[in-house]
Amino acid sequence: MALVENDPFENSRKQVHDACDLLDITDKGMREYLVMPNRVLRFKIPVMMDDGNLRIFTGFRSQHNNDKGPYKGGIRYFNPKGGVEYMEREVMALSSWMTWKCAILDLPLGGGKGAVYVNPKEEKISAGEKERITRRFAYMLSEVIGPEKDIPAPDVYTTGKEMIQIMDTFGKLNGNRYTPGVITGKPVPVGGSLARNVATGLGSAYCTREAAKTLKIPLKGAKVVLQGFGNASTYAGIYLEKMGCKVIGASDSKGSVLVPAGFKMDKMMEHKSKKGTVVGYPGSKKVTAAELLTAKCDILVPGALENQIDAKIAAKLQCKIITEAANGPTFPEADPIIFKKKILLIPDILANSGGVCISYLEWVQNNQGYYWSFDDVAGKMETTIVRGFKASYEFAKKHKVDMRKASMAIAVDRVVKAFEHRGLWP
Ligand SMILES: NC(=O)c1ccc[n+]([C@@H]2O[C@H](COP(=O)([O-])OP(=O)(O)OC[C@H]3O[C@@H](n4cnc5c(N)ncnc54)[C@H](O)[C@@H]3O)[C@@H](O)[C@H]2O)c1
Repeated sequence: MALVENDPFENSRKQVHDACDLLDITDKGMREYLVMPNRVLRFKIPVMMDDGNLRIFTGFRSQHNNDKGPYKGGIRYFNPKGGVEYMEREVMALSSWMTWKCAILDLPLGGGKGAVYVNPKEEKISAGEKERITRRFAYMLSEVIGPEKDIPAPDVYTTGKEMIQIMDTFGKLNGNRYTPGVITGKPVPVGGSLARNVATGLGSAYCTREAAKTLKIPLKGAKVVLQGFGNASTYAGIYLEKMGCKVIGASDSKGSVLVPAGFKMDKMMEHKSKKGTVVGYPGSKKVTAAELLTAKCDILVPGALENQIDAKIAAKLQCKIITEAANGPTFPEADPIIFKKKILLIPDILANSGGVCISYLEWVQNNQGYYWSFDDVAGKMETTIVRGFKASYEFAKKHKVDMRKASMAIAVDRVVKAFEHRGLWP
């Protein structure tokens, strides 16, 4: 019986087993080794609130695997519907996905994820309270994180501000040292990397370009539909537009629109910043989320939320490429339908890996104390992500599987090889 309803960790377990099936890994112990996190920390975070009352928050850090290098993964402040127990399983699953995301790019990093069970937006947590939560969280983690151990990053409702507070707390607890390599996603003036803000969307655009090349779809005039209009989806749209594509659809939490003649990204961004939504854009037609996803286009970029493309929607899809800029936008039951329709789906662990790739490059710059230009960083990310795409595409062709299974299999294989080289000790 699952420990929580819709247990996300069970999904990650299944994906690892599917990859092991493809790789002929039959050893039960090895499978369990790959599934389970190395350790999951759950701890209390006592915080003095502004009203003078002491409040106890719950914090987590799951360190999934470090065979290829230090754990890497974000910290979110959130309150998933399933409660604290669900959050523990979610953090475990997310840490596992980070292991595979780093491995498909062959980064010298493993997977981790952290969280505090709190919704700072809904609960109107003040800036001072948020800082006290963050610094206490960093204190609780101070012995298990570090530039060579575990390198956190921002995630839902955490920003560069919290990253600096964690860096500062960690440094002061460790002999008052400047330790920018303990965390990524920092603001540029304090050790952050150029191109980090555009990284995820830019990486999605590079993957899409490679997919179009293999399918011989010219990017000039190729029609793009974006689900979402936030960081990942907007930059995917901006860079695809630069590559010659025409964006014809977008959405946000207030609704979805199609503009058959296409629109310029800067004009839509201007509209959204004035009106607070993409809805109402001149010449656009308001449609449902399902209509947006199933609109006739060449490239669909689900870049907002998880669990968007179910079997019903998959059956009606009219695109040629799906670039999963969001994490987990496709239900498992939709995958075989999409594969059968010969739509090339670039899975999330590859399509949105630009973010972790530039986080890796930020850490490299911090460790060497020398900083690269925007073009240097973007160029290194392009090389890395294109190599990941090609490896995954070739594996998929050779084994006649979809790219999700292919990417997972390559990633799992790389971690197994690292484990075998290092051996088991003690
Ligand atoms: N930003 C990154 O570096 C990064 C990296 C890897 C993965 N991702 C993934 O990309 C996805 C989006 O993240 P982001 O950073 O762009 O977030 P964001 O908050 O910047 O944007 C999210 C967008 O989704 C829209 N949205 C919310 N509810 C919606 C709904 N019901 N229908 C349509 N749109 C809706 C919001 O209006 C917003 O435009 C997430 O799955 C995230 O995990 C982001």
